[in-house]
Amino acid sequence: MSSENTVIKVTGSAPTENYDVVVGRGLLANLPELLGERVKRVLVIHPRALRLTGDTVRDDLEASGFTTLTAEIPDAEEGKHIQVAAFCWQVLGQNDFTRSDAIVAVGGGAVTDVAGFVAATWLRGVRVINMPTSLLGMVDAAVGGKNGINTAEGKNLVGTFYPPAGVLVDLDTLDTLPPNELISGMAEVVKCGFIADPAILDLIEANPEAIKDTRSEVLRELIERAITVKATVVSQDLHESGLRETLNYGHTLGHAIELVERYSWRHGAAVSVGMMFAAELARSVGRLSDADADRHRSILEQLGLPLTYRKDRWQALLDGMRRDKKTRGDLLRFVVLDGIGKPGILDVPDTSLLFAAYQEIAS
Ligand SMILES: NC(=O)c1ccc[n+]([C@@H]2O[C@H](COP(=O)([O-])OP(=O)(O)OC[C@H]3O[C@@H](n4cnc5c(N)ncnc54)[C@H](O)[C@@H]3O)[C@@H](O)[C@H]2O)c1
Ligand SMILES: O=C(O)C(=O)C[C@@H](O)[C@H](O)[C@H](O)COP(=O)(O)O
Ligand SMILES: [Zn+2]
Repeated sequence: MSSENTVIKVTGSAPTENYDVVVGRGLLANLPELLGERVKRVLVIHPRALRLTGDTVRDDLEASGFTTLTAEIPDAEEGKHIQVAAFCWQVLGQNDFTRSDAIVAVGGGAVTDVAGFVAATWLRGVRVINMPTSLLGMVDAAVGGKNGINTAEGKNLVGTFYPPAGVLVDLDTLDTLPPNELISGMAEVVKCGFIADPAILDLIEANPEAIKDTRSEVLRELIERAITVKATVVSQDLHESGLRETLNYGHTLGHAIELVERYSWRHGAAVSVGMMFAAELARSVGRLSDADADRHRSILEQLGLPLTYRKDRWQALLDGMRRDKKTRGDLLRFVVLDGIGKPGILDVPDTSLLFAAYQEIAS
């Protein structure tokens, strides 16, 4: 097993857009150095469900001479709420948190999303360091500077682009991750395979057991490859003016499913059905071959991810999809593939095309 750390760089046009994603084990020890001498106080944000990990981070920081505050927030999607952000702002305000202090986010993608939003908005920007503890957080949410909270109307409708000062991907934290969360994270790994790095798909197909072993080198390689895909994309297009839209593969329908299911579905599960839908859509307009579309089914099925969704929810899904950020006026827009590793956009003025593709995955 590799004891070396891997460093993946994210770059941008401003100094604050350059940071490292460090992948390795026992990385907690790197946190004080990453924060630097300028930082005096640190707010650690973590969900109640990860109190133990949050406490370890806080104790370590205290031992290194930092003054710490803690904001323990509701778990998972319940944490991505304006009231949770307001609670964090209150903690920061009552403790005279200044621009020379920092936030550390410890947890899954929901935590890094809300903590990033708090960091971007408090005093119009304080440093945030992400310590993702879920597979999905490691390969996707903690990297790239997109943050967000949900509103009653939909997922991630409020948020900013605000890069973290650094990301520490400590693979040891995966040891306690429930299997269904690991599988959910694999959906975003597969997404990276479909849009940019076909070697990811080959690795998954060749190693059906090793990918479920959190200590395997295969899983580590998948994590590093997926982070590299994300880092490469956001380094070129932080603000999603074009290329970054490709990271939204499977998300137009996926987010609508999450909303309709009131966030009882895992994000990766919803994205899995969304990718199936996007593949059927691309196949129906002649952009994706039968073989590449069928490969979606076989890989997602192999991972135990869902492939279908309820026939009777079409209208609710369409309403949800209209609020997608890629929509322009009445025009729905989808990320589709012209082949594996070749993403593009499909503008859909006529929803009958969508309905026909949906019939292929409706159950
Ligand atoms: N900003 C982005 O670029 C981006 C990218 C992808 C996803 N997201 C967002 O991320 C969220 C999904 O992230 P997620 O799948 O990590 O969900 P999550 O944050 O809800 O975490 C899933 C569950 O796993 C638990 N958990 C996390 N780490 C654990 C560990 N090491 N041991 C035991 N339990 C652990 C959490 O407490 C939670 O119950 C969604 O809200 C999605 O919209 C954001
Ligand atoms: O980083 C991005 O850009 C992505 O689209 C990554 C997605 O996996 C992620 O779920 C993201 O939060 C979706 O963004 P949204 O703006 O469509 O909500
Ligand atoms: Zn996602």
